Amino acid sequence: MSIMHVPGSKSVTARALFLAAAARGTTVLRRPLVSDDTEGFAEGLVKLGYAVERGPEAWTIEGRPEGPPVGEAEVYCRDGATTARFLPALAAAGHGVFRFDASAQMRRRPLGPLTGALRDLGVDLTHEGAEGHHPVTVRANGIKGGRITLDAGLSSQFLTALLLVGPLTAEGLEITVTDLVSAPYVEITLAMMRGFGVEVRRSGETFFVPPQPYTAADYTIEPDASTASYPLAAAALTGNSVTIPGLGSGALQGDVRFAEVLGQMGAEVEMSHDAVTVTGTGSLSGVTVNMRDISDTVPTLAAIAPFADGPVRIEDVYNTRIKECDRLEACAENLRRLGVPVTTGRDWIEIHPARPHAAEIACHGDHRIAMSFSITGLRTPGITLDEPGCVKKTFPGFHEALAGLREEWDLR
Ligand SMILES: O=C(O)C1=C[C@@H](OP(=O)(O)O)[C@@H](O)[C@H](O)C1
Ligand SMILES: C=C(OP(=O)(O)O)C(=O)O
Repeated sequence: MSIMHVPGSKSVTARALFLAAAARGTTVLRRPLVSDDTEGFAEGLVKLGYAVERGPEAWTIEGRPEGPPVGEAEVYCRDGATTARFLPALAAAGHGVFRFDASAQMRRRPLGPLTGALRDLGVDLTHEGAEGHHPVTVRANGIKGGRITLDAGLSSQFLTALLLVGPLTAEGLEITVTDLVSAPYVEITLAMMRGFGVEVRRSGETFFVPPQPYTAADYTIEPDASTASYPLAAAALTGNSVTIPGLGSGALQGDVRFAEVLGQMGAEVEMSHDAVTVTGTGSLSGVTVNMRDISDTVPTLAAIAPFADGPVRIEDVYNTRIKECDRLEACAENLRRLGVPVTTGRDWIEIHPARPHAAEIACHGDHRIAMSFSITGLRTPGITLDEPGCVKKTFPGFHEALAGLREEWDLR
């Protein structure tokens, strides 16, 4: 049995950085994720004038409830959607002119529902190029607050950004959501806001966010559940066993439920409050699964699907088409390169049993495509990645960690 310590959660680290910056006092973040996304987030805060110290064990942030300390800044958000969506909301609560830009990949991803909601709240905001996309300039003069309606059907991050900034507004926010994907991420947001001293009231689809200061915290980041999907899938695929300490039924992240999908396919799953173990049983069965709540793990499942004894159908995941790349197309393209029969529709993919052969994987600059198809490589000699370095977005040490498992499990 192997034990794998996976790096900290990207989603929890990003929220913790926002909350720390917005809080009164000094926050200490223990075991933060150190990766391109979270370093980009921290650097964004530094550009906005916050004091962020990144030590080897912990990050320390001086909070400022009035918004960014500087009156002018240019922030480059890299590929990180949490950075690109949460920081403009934080900036809007301050006073000054703040320009945000992002990578070509992130510029393509939508921002419009969030910037539209901020405009509805009176924020002066201009898109430089295409409406509803980066780059964007916020001429901030505080947010009065009020009542808004939000479509979070393309991304829950729009709602998270507004929830996080709500307590910094003069009168609070009342947000009614008309559609919502990735709902467990909103639960992470609400739980973490509570951890920093703010309670959001919810009635059906409406969230009431009080105008109330956040309090600094000493906060330990849990391991990343989406990252954990790779070793868990690897164990299920190769008939081995792996335990992920620090992630179990008590986790904040919904993606921990990916283990249950492996369980439905025939792997043995043991979950305690703070650990999960998956043991492969030598075979995987086909499954039809709705992954709307846990869509970052769609590529992981797609990449092991050919080895199941029946079709694997993944449903209700339109928004995977607007992630780092169009993930349904990228999965389909790469499965076909491996000789696997696959069909896709607007919001689903169906993968048929096959014996994959060697091929080069087109990563499309997407860490999850790179990591997922590396797992396929445990059972398929000769799989290579055209861009192995893109794993740095969330797990810079991925390839070394996988090599460690290969060795422990004696896989060639
Ligand atoms: O809020 C978050 O931290 C995230 C929310 C999800 O995005 P969507 O809500 O856009 O699906 C998820 O895919 C992303 O990796 C992280
Ligand atoms: C979609 C992802 O990232 P983000 O939206 O935070 O850029 C991801 O990590 O799979």
